[in-house]
Order: sequence, then structure tokens, then C-alpha cells
Amino acid sequence: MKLSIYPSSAEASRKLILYIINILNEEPEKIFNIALSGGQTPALMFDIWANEYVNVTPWERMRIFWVDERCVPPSDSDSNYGMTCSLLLRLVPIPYENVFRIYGEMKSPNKEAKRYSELVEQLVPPKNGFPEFDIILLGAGVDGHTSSIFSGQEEFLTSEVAYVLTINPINGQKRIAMTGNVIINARWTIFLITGRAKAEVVSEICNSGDVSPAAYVAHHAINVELFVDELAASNFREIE
Ligand SMILES: O=C1O[C@H](COP(=O)(O)O)[C@@H](O)[C@H](O)[C@H]1O
Repeated sequence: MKLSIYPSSAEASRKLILYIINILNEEPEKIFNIALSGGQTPALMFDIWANEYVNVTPWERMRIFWVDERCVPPSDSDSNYGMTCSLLLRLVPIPYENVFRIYGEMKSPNKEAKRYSELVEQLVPPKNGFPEFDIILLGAGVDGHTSSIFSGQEEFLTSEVAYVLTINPINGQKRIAMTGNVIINARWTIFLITGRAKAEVVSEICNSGDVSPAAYVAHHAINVELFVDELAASNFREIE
């Protein structure tokens, strides 16, 4: 596990964008399968990407998937797709056919989890028995959840299917979530974690065992990197 600490969330975002662009440039013929997370943390990164790096990103070689989605329509402020679309995708020249969203508004989220699992299995080549994304961008909640796998839902970390229906235990919201075996199988599994509220989560990831889904993923992923800002790293530094 590699940890990189930056002075601010904007700097962590910029370094991560450049890191991803560099990965893409290393294989100039390749189409990259990239899964994005939602929530608040990547919003700044998406905004910066659309405004500062639009002309240096090979958009046509990116196929965009989602790590997780809340079961709401895209117009809802909770929609991970809606947020990504308004801050990034509608502002950059990514081909429409390269964007594969999870339909959070479907009446049967179970069926949608199955449909999306099958779609991903068709489009993303397998390795080790699971789809192998090139890049998976993750966040972590203050409670240590990642994707939409919360503490108490550890069975989804080792599920055999790519996506499952989960429930946010705090508010009962249904979610569709990429499962642990797929997350840890990516060529690059990258966490972006910023803000003081996440200091304990970062400390747990770096200094404890598999005490949360985020910690489990960070400890078991084939190739994992953490991009964090100084606030999120504050507890970790104290321990050092
Ligand atoms: O609910 C979610 O939470 C995590 C973390 O989100 P944040 O708002 O604390 O940054 C996120 O990674 C996930 O995609 C999202 O659905």
C-alpha cells in the first residue's frame, strides 16, 4: 500500500488526475475501464478535471463505470451519476457510448444489480475469476464504508457476484455496490480521502487490521494507493 499526503484536497485531486493521465499515457493504444465512486470527496476532483485538464486527458480511451450508486434518479442530489455528469462528464468530450451508468431509479434494485453485474462481466475482461478494471477510484466514509459496503456487511467483500444490493444502515437508503473481490482485483485500486473528519479512517487503514470495509480493501487489493490531504492524515502522523 502506498500513501501519498498532499497539503490540500485540491492538491491531492490534481496529483491524482495527473497520476491517472500518466497511467493512460503509458499505454497509448489501450481502452481503459475505469470505475468511479461518488459522494462528496470526488466532486472537487471532477470539477478540477473538467476545468484544468480537459485538453490533456485522452477521453476517447476511457470507458466509465460506477463503483456504486444510490437508488435514486439521476436528477436527485444523492445520485453519484448525476453528480459526476454535472461536474465532469457533460463538460468533457467523452463519447456518450463510453459511459455505463447504474440505473439507480429502477423499481427493482436487485434486478439492476444483476443487469449491471452482467454488463460489467461482458465488457471488462476477467482475471483471477473476476472482472479486472484498470482503475477503480474509491472513497471512504467516516464510518469506514467503501463502495456502498458498510460495516456489518462484510459478506459483500467476498461475494462471487460483481454488484449487489446493499442498504445504508444509517438512513435505510438502498444502494447498488461493487463487491470486494472485484474492487481488490483492479490493476490500480486508488482511494481519495480528504478532510479532518476522515482522519480516523485513514489512521485505521494505515495502522489497524481489517476493522472496516475500507481497511479490508486497502489491505487486500492487488495494487492499492491512497491519495490523502494533510487533514485526513493528521491522526496517522500523530501516531508516527
Ligand atoms: O456513500 C458513499 O460514500 C463514499 C464516501 O463518500 P464521501 O461523501 O464521504 O466522500 C463514496 O465513496 C461512495 O461512492 C458513496 O456512494
